[in-house]
Amino acid sequence: MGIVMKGADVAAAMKERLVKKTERLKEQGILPCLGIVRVGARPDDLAYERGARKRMEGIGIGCQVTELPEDITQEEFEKEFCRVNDNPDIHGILLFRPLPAHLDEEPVTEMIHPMKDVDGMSPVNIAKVFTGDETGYAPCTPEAVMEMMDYYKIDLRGKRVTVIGRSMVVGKPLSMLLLKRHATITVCHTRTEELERTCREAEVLVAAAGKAKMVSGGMVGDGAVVVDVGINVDAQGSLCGDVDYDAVQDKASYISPVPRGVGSVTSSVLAKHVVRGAAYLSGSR
Ligand SMILES: Nc1nc(=O)c2c([nH]1)NC[C@@H]1CN(c3ccc(C(=O)N[C@@H](CCC(=O)O)C(=O)O)cc3)C=[N+]21
Repeated sequence: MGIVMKGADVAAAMKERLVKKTERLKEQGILPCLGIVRVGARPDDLAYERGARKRMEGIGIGCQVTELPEDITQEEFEKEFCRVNDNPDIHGILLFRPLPAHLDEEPVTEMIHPMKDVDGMSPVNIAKVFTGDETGYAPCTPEAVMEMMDYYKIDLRGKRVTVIGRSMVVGKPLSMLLLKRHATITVCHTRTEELERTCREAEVLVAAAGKAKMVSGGMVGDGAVVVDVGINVDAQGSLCGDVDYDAVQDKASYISPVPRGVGSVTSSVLAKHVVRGAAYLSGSR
């Protein structure tokens, strides 16, 4: 049976450093603060919000939620967003996505202050991820995968790593972060032929497809490291990943569960970014 990669252990290791940094900022009169902007009340937004609030509180970071009605107009939404963006007491902004279909996120991704863009949605930060410039912010979830790999000392250099999923929130940026570590990346998606074989040949397999339990035992090679980024709700209404955990756990050398895996590290990365934003914006790096 594979070693279980526990999100809580990774988060605990990150917390120590973050608490110290936050204390140092407070001594200088700076209270790091996250601003969450939520339109409507989607269950996965609320799950993340709950986790994020708890994480910030545990570290000593402030958290302000701006809740906007589901049917808000584009104009009102942009106005509210600007208010948060211009608030000097807020050092990082998390806008839950996707937005309701009638809203366009593009204008706000253009106007968000790049140093407040702690989930890496602005073109500036996306470009930095793709060029390997670490002065920006990567989206929190792909960086959480990297934190997980580092904590468990997974060697990526020269390894065959397969990523299932090519989204702008996980698959694509994660591929760039892995490439920076000298992994050999294969990105699979809905049009991929021979998906099963490609996945089975991977030494490290990352599932970010958003399809419940799609990674079967036959898709995992013996001794592979399996990281599950999926957050799905199964027929019984409980949280499940993209990996069929029971079918895969005997083959994997390391495996991350859902819940209590990558998802619980995501909010720690968010906290890390807010602390960095606070230090930068207050000029006390
Ligand atoms: N701009 C943006 N970035 C996101 O990263 C983003 C988003 N929008 N919209 C919503 C989804 C969803 N999401 C979750 C992250 C962590 C947990 C999480 O902490 N899960 C815990 C369980 C939490 C609970 O159920 O209370 C776990 O996996 O153990 C959940 C959901 C990030 N998302």
